[in-house]
Amino acid sequence: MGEVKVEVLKDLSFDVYDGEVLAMVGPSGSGKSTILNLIGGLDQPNRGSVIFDGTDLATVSSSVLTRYRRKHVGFIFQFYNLVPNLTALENVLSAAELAENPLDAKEMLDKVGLAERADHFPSQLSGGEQQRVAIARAVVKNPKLLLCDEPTGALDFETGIRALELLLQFNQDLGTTILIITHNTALADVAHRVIHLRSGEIVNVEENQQPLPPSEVVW
Ligand SMILES: Nc1ncnc2c1ncn2[C@@H]1O[C@H](COP(=O)(O)OP(=O)(O)OP(=O)(O)O)[C@@H](O)[C@H]1O
Repeated sequence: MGEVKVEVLKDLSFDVYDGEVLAMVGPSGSGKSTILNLIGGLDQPNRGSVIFDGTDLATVSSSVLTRYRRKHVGFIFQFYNLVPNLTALENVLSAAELAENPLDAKEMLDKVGLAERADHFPSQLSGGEQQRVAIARAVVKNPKLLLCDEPTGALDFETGIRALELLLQFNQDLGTTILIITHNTALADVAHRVIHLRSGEIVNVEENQQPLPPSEVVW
C-alpha cells in the first residue's frame, strides 16, 4: 500500500484434504479472508503457491483463474450476496448456467427447504432464508470446494445451526470439501480439522476425533 508494506500471511503452509470439513478460526485481522480469497482464486499471492489438483493458482492467468472459480468453487458469504432483482430460483439458476455439470436448481431449493419460495425476491425472504438460497446457489454448481466466510455470522443461533446442518449434509451427500472461516470457535466443533490462526500465522492444527452434530453446538 504505497510506502506501507502490509505482510498478511507469514510462512503459512497447510493442506486441505478432499472431502473434509476444515475450519479456520482466528481473531479479526488474522488473515482468514485473505486465505479464502487465495484458495478461491479471487486473489493471487505475491510469493508462494496455492496448488489445486496439481495446478498452481499463483501463476495462472486471470482467465484460467475465472474458469477455476466457475468450475470448482462455490462461495458462501456472511451477508448472502444474492442478486436483489432475481428471484430465489433465478439466483440459483444463474449459478447453474455457468457450471459444467450443474445439479438441478429446483431440487437444490427443495433441499434447503425453500421450494415454496422459489418465486420470491431476496427482499421478501428472511436472513436465514436468504442464506439458504445462497447455499443452494453455491452447491448447484456441484463444486469440489465450498468456501464459507462466516456463514452464520449474520444469523441468530437457531438459524445459524440450520445453515450449518445444510452445509454438512452436502458434505456427506456429495463429498464436497468445505472450508469455513470464522472467528466463532464454537463452529469449529463441527469440523473434521481446525486450523487456528493469529497474525497471519498458524498457531495450532487440531483434529476433531468426534465432530459434534450442529444440534449440539452452542455459542
Ligand atoms: N487489500 C488489502 N490491502 C492492504 N491490507 C490488507 C488488504 N486486505 C487485507 N489487508 C490486511 O490484511 C490483514 C488480514 O486481513 P483479513 O481480512 O484477511 O483478516 P480476517 O482474519 O479475515 O479479519 P476479519 O475477521 O476482521 O474479517 C489485516 O491486517 C488487513 O488490514
